[in-house]
Amino acid sequence: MSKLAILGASGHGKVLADMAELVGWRSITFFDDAWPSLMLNSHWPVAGDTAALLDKFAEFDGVLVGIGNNSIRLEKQAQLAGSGAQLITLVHPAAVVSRYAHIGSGSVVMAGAVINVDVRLGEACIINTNASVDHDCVLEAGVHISPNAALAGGVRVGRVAWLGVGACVRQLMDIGAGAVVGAGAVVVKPVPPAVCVAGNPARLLCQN
Ligand SMILES: CC(=O)SCCNC(=O)CCNC(=O)[C@H](O)C(C)(C)COP(=O)(O)OP(=O)(O)OC[C@H]1O[C@@H](n2cnc3c(N)ncnc32)[C@H](O)[C@@H]1OP(=O)(O)O
Repeated sequence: MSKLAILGASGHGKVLADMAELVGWRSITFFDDAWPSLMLNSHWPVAGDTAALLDKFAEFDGVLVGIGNNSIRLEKQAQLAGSGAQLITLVHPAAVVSRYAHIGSGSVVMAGAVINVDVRLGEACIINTNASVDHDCVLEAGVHISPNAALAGGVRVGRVAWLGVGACVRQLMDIGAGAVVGAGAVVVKPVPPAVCVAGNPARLLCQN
């Protein structure tokens, strides 16, 4: 593990850079479409935009997309993977991940998160700080589980769905593709695709 490139010089991106150093990556370089106005992300340099990374990914030992927006992250990851970039996964040393869990390429698991036995994470997922994903959950590509959110066993989460900070989900629920579950929501019924729900119990807030 030597040189890592991260696309997306955001707050999320710098959390990934910090984690990457902890697990042994020696050099971190950001790429972001705000370059050249943006030349630095906290402690790490920004060296170019998406086009520059597509040109230079072979100079890196690994590539990760550090963009919080689920659809954009997935789209950028597909573009990089399609060009042959080496997408990695990143797991914080203080996360607990079952040896029987599957973590898709480009997915990241932050400090304090727990991924239990027989969980399947698709590609480009974010399991954020202290989130827990219990046994047999299946998360499709581009899902974000925000800090302190909790999924009970056997929950299925559709592509690019977003669960807000502190949300919790009863066992065996389905969360539809593109759905948003608001901060602190308590999900006790299935959530259809492309809606936003919030509250305890979670109710429809808006249609995306
Ligand atoms: C490391 C990180 O930072 S990871 C990022 C973590 N971030 C999050 O978890 C944020 C999750 N986002 C939310 O919870 C948002 O509030 C959303 C997506 C549910 C709704 O956002 P918006 O569509 O912008 O809604 P908006 O803020 O305009 O609120 C609309 C109404 O819903 C209510 N509402 C908004 N969010 C919630 C919520 N989580 N629970 C209950 N009610 C809510 C508001 O009070 C408001 O009610 P009012 O019309 O009676 O005043």
